[in-house]
Amino acid sequence: MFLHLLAMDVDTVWCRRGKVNATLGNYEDSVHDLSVAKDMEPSIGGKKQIERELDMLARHHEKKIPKPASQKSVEIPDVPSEIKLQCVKTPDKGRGMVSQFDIPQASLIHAEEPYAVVILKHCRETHCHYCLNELPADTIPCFSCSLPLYCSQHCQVRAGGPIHIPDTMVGSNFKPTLECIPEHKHECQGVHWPAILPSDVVLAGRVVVKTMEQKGQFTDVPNLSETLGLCESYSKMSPESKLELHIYSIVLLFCLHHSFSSELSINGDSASQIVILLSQIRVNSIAVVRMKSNTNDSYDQQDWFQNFSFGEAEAASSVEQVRVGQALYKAASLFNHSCLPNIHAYFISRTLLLRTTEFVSGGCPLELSYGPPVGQWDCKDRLRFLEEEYFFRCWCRGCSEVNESDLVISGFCCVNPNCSGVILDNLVANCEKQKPKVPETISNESHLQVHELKDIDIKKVANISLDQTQSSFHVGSGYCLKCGSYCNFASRSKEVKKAWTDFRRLQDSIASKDTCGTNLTDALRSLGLLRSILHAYNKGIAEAEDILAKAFCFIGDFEPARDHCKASIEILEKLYGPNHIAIGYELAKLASIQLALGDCTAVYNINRLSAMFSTYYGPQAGIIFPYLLVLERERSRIIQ
Ligand SMILES: C[S@@+](CC[C@H](N)C(=O)[O-])C[C@H]1O[C@@H](n2cnc3c(N)ncnc32)[C@H](O)[C@@H]1O
Repeated sequence: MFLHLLAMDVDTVWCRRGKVNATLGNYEDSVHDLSVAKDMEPSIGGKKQIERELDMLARHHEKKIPKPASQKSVEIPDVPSEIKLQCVKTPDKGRGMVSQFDIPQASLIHAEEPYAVVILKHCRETHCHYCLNELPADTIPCFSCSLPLYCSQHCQVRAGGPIHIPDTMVGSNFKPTLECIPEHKHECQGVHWPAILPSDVVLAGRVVVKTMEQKGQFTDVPNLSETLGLCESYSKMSPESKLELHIYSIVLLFCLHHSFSSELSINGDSASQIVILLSQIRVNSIAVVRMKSNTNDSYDQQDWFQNFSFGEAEAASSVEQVRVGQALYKAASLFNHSCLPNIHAYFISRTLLLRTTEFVSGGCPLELSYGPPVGQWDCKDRLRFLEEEYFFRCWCRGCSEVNESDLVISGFCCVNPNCSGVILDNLVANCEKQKPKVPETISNESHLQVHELKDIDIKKVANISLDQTQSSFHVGSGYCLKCGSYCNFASRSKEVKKAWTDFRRLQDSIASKDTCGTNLTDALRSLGLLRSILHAYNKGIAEAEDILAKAFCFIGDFEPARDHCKASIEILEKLYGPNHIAIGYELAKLASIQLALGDCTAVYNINRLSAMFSTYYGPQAGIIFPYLLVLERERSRIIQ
């Protein structure tokens, strides 16, 4: 694992043995084997790579990398007392949260424990069913049903309650202090339905039981709308979705009756309370996420941290968020969505934290993103996602005002080589035309003619051309928004599709660790084709550049890897904005490649990404993204 990225042509028997010894922690044997491999390696490039690996091995051995604190041991910070939030009524989004006063960027504005949480199915064997952190080797099962697994007695008791403490522990030093209602206790007497039912139904069961326990009422499901005050979406659901909710509400009622309280009556009132609750969970619950690295199949951050070498430069780029749980946070469910959010949500164990990502003036809405933001997807895809997942038409700024990112993210370039305009497909053009707000500064210029628009920025041109009173423009498939030139959209789309088959092939060969030169040559040729057809800021080009960067990393050719990585970031900065956390992850990758090359400009990029991570994650950045600590340590080494 440690020396995973050595070029294939230096992958001799000695090299392989060196890798195995490095993985096993046999430092001296590993150095010996790699030194022999270096002597036997005929190419200068290959020798240099082995030298780099030897150097890294030496540094790794000399200076054991400090492990980041685990999420469990982190104290949750308090929200500063000067932060005062208010729930207000908004014209188009129902209730929403605002701040009474100005809030600086990177301020913690909210921290909340969940009302109820449930682990997702695919994490049942790998994560603690209470705190959702990764399980250690010695897990503790539920003492009663033995199905859920916990990372500690603390979590076991909090989930199962003192009733589950075995006799052997009575009289020992172990003193559970329960501040909450054990959330798994009601599930473990009989058939283990939580492992079978969908997560949101199990979550609903936990909400119902907690509310009943709090009210001391066990015969009927209480009025949950009054208790929780959540908005619902039942009326907006399709008949099929409604039917599904009705069926699950009855199933859940029977399960609760069977394993929790036989007093609980199975009647229409209780079933309809659960139907409403399930519809509320659809729009108010939040996915609890953890960072995952694709360097290996597990996402144990500490292993990742320990095993990472700069030779594995693509690792940082492969970081993605993985859902581990689903939770309901009562107060946080009052924050509305924006595709251009000004707050960011993250988790320490099961605690939700919200932090501002920009300066927010007093009275301004505080909004987070429920799904892919501007820069990740175009407007039509975002709108469809929010309709399908959350049943609402988004009225955020990103979806109601023209923005440059949405215009170019999937656009084609103009056929006129002197024009920087963009050509949209029909679906995107129609979506953009439906954005109701055209900023005033733009409307004032709507008398301008095509030739006068030549040097005006694309956003302004787009606004004018999307203004339906302007008949001189053809906004639709195949016409340039800037100069009006026509191109055959269908045939160009076909060429793009064909070019992508080369990138898919290259990706497959990286995945199967078998990058042959022909695949790389074909992909490089196709990149040229994509650049001649797609708009310079089309996200497809950024993805293609990223795949090439990965492929070059894989074969140990870091210079072209760095160039392709930079080219990808340049586009992403246009789409997301330069300070978005998505750029931070890309910079982590670029800095890794630069470090592998001994390029000191890595320092500049590490400074930039450190600032971004501390804006988005505050002092917890190193716990959420341990690789940041590795990069910061390397930065100090270079600066010294
Ligand atoms: C989690 S709740 C947020 C609080 C909610 N506004 C309330 O009154 O309780 C999500 C619901 O708020 C509304 N909402 C949130 N963001 C919105 C947006 N950008 N555009 C339109 N409606 C939005 C939708 O009705 C959505 O189903």
